[in-house]
Amino acid sequence: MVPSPQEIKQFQNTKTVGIIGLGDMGLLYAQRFSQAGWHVVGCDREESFEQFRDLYGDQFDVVRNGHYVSRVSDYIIYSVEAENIEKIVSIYGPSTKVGSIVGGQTSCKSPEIAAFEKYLPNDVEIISVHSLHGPKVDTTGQPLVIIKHRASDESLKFVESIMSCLHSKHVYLTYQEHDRITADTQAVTHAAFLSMGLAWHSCHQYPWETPRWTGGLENAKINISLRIYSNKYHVYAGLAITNPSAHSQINQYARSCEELFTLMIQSRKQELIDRVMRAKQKVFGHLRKNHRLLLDDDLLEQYSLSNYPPGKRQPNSQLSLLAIVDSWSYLGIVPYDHIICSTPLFRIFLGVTEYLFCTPGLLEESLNVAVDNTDFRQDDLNFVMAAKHWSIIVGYGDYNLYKTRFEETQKYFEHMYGEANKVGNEMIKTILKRVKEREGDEQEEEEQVSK
Ligand SMILES: NC(=O)C1=CN([C@@H]2O[C@H](COP(=O)(O)OP(=O)(O)OC[C@H]3O[C@@H](n4cnc5c(N)ncnc54)[C@H](OP(=O)(O)O)[C@@H]3O)[C@@H](O)[C@H]2O)C=CC1
Ligand SMILES: O=C(O)C(=O)Cc1ccc(O)cc1
Repeated sequence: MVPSPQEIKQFQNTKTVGIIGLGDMGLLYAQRFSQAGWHVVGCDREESFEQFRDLYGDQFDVVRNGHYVSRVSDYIIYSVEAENIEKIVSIYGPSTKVGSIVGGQTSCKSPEIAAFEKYLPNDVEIISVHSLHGPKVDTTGQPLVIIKHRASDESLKFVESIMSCLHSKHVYLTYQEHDRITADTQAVTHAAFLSMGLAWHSCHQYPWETPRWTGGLENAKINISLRIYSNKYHVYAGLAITNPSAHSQINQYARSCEELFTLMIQSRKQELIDRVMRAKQKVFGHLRKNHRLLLDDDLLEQYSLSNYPPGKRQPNSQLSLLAIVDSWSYLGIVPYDHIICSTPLFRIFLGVTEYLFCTPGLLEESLNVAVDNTDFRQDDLNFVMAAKHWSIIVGYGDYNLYKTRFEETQKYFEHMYGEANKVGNEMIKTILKRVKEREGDEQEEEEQVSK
């Protein structure tokens, strides 16, 4: 039940919200909460205190460190790098005010909850959150996971009151459910787009500079890949490395890439077709014949980074998309089951994949090209190696190697981020609008049927 405006006002009159970590997400929360009328106290690293106080001290209270946040706040959110959550909670956790509630924004909840259980005093309650979108996306209507781990119903109402100003869609899960779902959705989505970027880098290509990557599907791949590389490495490293379920998903993705590619280069066309069609049946078989597609090529055509006039599309094997459906099929994942708990990037990845698999003739065209045309073999080979590379780094849990590889490719694409983010933001806005319209249409249809 959404708390009433009176209930929210009552909480606002007596309670304080604390944020530890004023990076992209922490700052978003601190600004939105304080604009909505909450008393907010925040901090970043102690050595940055003066800088943050000068920048944001007129918007909310900036204090020296997490001890000062913890002592005065009734709900404290740790919005820090996943890799450091245990260390940071171990420092500030014991200072938490008696009877208050603590949560975190990290993308994988098992280590976060373990740190809370280990270091928070027993009288402190635990309700964690996770906004399933990046800091530049409009929070309205996006999923916001709320995990009531150790707390009363009244405390949940307080946290819901704070979050209500984001106008997000609250999704209630346990931390185990959260980690299983986000491994299926976020981790493997990032692995695919990270591999595209690394493969282009390895082949010394800027994909918008050649007519080989034209058309809507390619625009979406390029824009999302650059969007990920324009971000901080730790967001992607943290959510993949700290989530054990993510390792097997990313590993399966790399294996699917390699096995499908092997069928292509060995010209085992019928085996390739049989395998992909079996996967298609498992992942998309439940869709109605006249099912409306999430996305289409025409819609995505306009979001190009290239100066080339939209010419004739040059078909390729679409290995990255064949492999995700193959992985979903192997792992028994039906991606539509996760839509209520999905990020914008996952919805776009699903939309693009659905377009390839459910548009008459398109999948067949890709399978033909995959075996009969060698023009993209080097790109596909580099893609297979890139997927393997990310899978190995994540499997070993090597943050340093992750950072090095990520930042090398990040640097390669650096000059394009301004343009890519501008075009990407418009693309994402249009896609999300389309997804919302389709959800509305489907709800209407269901209501008609049940009448
Ligand atoms: N960005 C995204 O799209 C999303 C991220 N998340 C998750 O939210 C969390 C925060 O991410 P994001 O805001 O993007 O990352 P940022 O790196 O922008 O923010 C983290 C902030 O915490 C600061 N910090 C580090 N140690 C301390 C400390 N001891 N005390 C106070 N502050 C400290 C960091 O400082 P410094 O930089 O100096 O280390 C940094 O400013 C991560 O766990 C991420 O996985 C969740 C949803 C979306
Ligand atoms: O949409 C995506 O997948 C993003 O890349 C943004 C993102 C990153 C980390 C999260 O925990 C949630 C969202």
